[in-house]
Amino acid sequence: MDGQVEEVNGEDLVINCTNGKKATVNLSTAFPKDTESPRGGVEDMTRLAYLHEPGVLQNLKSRYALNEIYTYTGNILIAVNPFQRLPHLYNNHMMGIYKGAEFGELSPHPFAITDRAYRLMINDRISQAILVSGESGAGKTESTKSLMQYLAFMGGKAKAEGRSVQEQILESNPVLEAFGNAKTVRNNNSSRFGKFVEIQFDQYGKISGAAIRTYLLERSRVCQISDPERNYHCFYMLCAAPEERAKYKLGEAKTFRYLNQSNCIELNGFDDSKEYVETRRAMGIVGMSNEEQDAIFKVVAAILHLGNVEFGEGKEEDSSAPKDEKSQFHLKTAAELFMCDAKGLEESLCKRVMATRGESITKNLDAKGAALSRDALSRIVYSRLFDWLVNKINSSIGQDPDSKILIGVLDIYGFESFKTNRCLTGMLLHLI
Ligand SMILES: Nc1ncnc2c1ncn2[C@@H]1O[C@H](COP(=O)(O)OP(=O)(O)OP(=O)(O)O)[C@@H](O)[C@H]1O
Repeated sequence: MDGQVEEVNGEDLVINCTNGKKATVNLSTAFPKDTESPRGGVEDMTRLAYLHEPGVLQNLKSRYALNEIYTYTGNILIAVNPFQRLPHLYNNHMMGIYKGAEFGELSPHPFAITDRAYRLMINDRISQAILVSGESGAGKTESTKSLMQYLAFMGGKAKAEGRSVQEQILESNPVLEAFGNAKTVRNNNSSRFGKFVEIQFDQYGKISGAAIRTYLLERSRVCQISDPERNYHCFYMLCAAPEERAKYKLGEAKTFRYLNQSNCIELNGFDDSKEYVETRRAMGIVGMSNEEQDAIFKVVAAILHLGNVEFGEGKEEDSSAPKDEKSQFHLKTAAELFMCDAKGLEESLCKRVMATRGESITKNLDAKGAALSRDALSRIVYSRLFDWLVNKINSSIGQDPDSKILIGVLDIYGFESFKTNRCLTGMLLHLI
C-alpha cells in the first residue's frame, strides 16, 4: 500500500493512500519511501534510497508496468516473468548491441550479464558461473535459454561440417524438455530436474565443447500425477503421433493409467503431435540416429503399457498374476518393446528374490506388492532413459580436454510450496 502519512497518533499512523482510501497502520509495519525516485522506477536498485522489501517490490512493479521486465541490484539481474513473448528483446540485433558494452551502460538484460561473464573469462582467464534461481514458473529456464543464446552468439564458430557445438547445445533444450518437463499447477512447462551446463572455450574465446549435468529428476511423476498436472511431455507426444501409435500398439493418452490419473491430457497452446516431430528433429541435431530415437520411444511406450498391467490373485496363496486379458496384452507388449521375455518380466514383478549369504530365496508378492514392483520398474527405467539421453547428448557435443576456461550456468528447479510434500525428490530438493 502506497501513501502519505496524514496524522501520527502515538504508535499508529493514519495514511492517505494513493488509491484514495484512508488506512491506519502501526508504525512498525510502515516503511519510508523515497519521494524523489523516478515514477518509472530505477534500473539498478542499489540506487534506491531505501532498499527494503516494499521499496524493491514497488520499483519492480513500476518497471513491469512499462514492460521493463529486467532490473539490476548491483551485479544481480532480477527478471519478472512477462507471461508473453517479447521477441524484440532477444534477437540478433539486440545481441549485437550488448556485445562488448560496458556493464550498466545499457538497460538490464541477461545478455549484459552473459557478456560480463564472457569478458571476465577472456580477460582474466578465469572460469565463470551464472546461477539462475527462483520459484517454480518464475522464468529460470527461459532466462537460461537467453544466456545460452548469447554465449552461442559470442563464442560460436562458423559451421565446419555437420552441426556446430553451439547448435547442438541450443537444440539439447527441446530434447531435455520433452523428457524432463511437465505441466504443473504453476507452470505448463516446468523442468522437473536441475541442470548445470558447462560451456568450454578455446584460447580464442570460441566454444570448443560442452557438458550438461542433470540432477534429481522427479521420478515419482512417471507413475503418479494429480489434477491438474501432467506426466512428462514425451508420453503425450508419442500417443499423439498416429504412425507411432500403431507401431507401438498405443491408444489415446487417456487410456493409460500413468496419464489418466489427472483429467489434464491436452495443454492449451501445446500441440503434442507437432511437438513430437520437433523433438525428433532436435534429437537428430544432437546426434541421435533414427534407430536410437526409435529405441528411446520404444521404452517410453513400454512404460505406458507397463502402467496398464493390473494384478489379481495368483494360483498360490498370497501370490499374484496379471488380472485379465487386457493386462496380459499390456504385459506382453511391454516385454516385446523392452525386448525381454514376457514370462520373465511377469515373474520379476510378481516375485521378489532375496539374496542371503550363499543362497537366494524367491518369495511370492501379492497383487499390491506386484503393483509396487511394476511402478518401481517404470520409475527406474525412465530415469535411466533420461540419464542415457543426457550422456548421449554429451558424447555427441563432445568435451574439449584442452579447454582451460568455461562458463557454467546452473538452472536448479524451482521451489513449490504445498501443504504436504508430494514426493521425496521434492523434499530433498528443498533441503538442498
Ligand atoms: N523472458 C520471458 N519471456 C517470455 N515468456 C517467459 C519469460 N520467462 C518466463 N516466461 C513464461 O513463463 C513460463 C515459465 O517459465 P520457466 O519455464 O522459465 O520457469 P522456471 O522458473 O524454469 O520454472 P520451473 O522451475 O517450474 O521449471 C514459460 O513457459 C514462459 O511461458
